[in-house]
Amino acid sequence: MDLASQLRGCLSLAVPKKGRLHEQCLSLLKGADLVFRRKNRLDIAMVQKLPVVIVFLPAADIAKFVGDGNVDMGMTGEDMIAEAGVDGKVIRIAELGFGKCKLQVQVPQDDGPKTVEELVGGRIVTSFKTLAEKYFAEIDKRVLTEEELKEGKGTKIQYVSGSVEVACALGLADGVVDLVESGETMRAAGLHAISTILSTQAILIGNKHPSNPELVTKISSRILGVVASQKYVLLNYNIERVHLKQATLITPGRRAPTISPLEEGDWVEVQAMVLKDEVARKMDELQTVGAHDILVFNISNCRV
Ligand SMILES: Nc1ncnc2c1ncn2[C@@H]1O[C@H](COP(=O)(O)OP(=O)(O)OP(=O)(O)O)[C@@H](O)[C@H]1O
Ligand SMILES: O=P(O)(O)OC[C@H]1O[C@H](OP(=O)(O)OP(=O)(O)O)[C@H](O)[C@@H]1O
Ligand SMILES: [Mg+2]
Repeated sequence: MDLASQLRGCLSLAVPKKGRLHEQCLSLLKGADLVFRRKNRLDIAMVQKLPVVIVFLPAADIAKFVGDGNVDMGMTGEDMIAEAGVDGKVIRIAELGFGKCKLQVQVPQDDGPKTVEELVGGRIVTSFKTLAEKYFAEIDKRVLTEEELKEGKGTKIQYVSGSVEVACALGLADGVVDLVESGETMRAAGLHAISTILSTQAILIGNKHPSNPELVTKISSRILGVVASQKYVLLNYNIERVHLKQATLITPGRRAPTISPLEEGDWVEVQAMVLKDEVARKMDELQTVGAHDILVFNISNCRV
């Protein structure tokens, strides 16, 4: 059977073919048991046991493809959705908890402008042309007269596809608009941020009119389960019943904690899901209210 016939009737799910989100998206697919074999050089792979096809695309194209209905579902950055202008055309199914960074206006650290208003009329280089144009259009409107705007004295935005941060050093720009996570790239180029346009993370999106809505629900809940299992741990502890009320205020669980009586005296065992980020603090608090034998378990998968 040729590739086109194989794909007919399949639900399509796009993931970034390279870059910062690639590995973590693949690990989500693995956790959701969406197993596939990708042939060398082919950007399409059939999932085993389900009528689903994985499509490998540049992160920047995924938002547009899902918005236009060429692909049913996709994983990409929220920044890409905003840049593609498809917010209203896609369903935001779930935040994925990785790919967290900010889109910021950056200028030379030593002699650069101190505010974005000082950049008005200057040259900006970016890979986010639409967002940068929208952002500076508003500032231009505030700072310049209508006459000046008509004379073309507004801020000029130039597109480059990567290595944005070198533009100032090369004398091509007075400032850049680029993503910042640790700030290492920005500092290495002698830049610092003077404003944040948006905060972003990876997100699972869907088209509003998918080819197979039941399958979208199934795939979404599998992926949501993996995301939740990465976000939470299971906390287990023993406590005397007299202290139970205080303890369950600390660990209320997602719905409610599971409480089982112990053979010994008036003790109970409590089990509750806790956010990974909060587990150390919760353990400290539990100890102070009299909990013992506090154990933490990783969750390998779940449905919430
Ligand atoms: N430093 C970072 N930290 C966290 N997330 C990031 C970072 N850089 C980019 N991202 C996220 O990943 C998405 C894709 O960016 P990425 O740079 O991986 O793509 P690319 O530029 O197409 O790939 P490459 O940089 O390999 O050419 C961005 O839209 C953003 O959501
Ligand atoms: O704040 P940091 O942790 O340094 O991360 C920010 C950098 O990460 C991305 O670049 P990427 O590695 O994708 O390279 P690119 O600029 O060539 O796309 C982004 O464009 C920044 O340059
Ligand atoms: Mg990049």
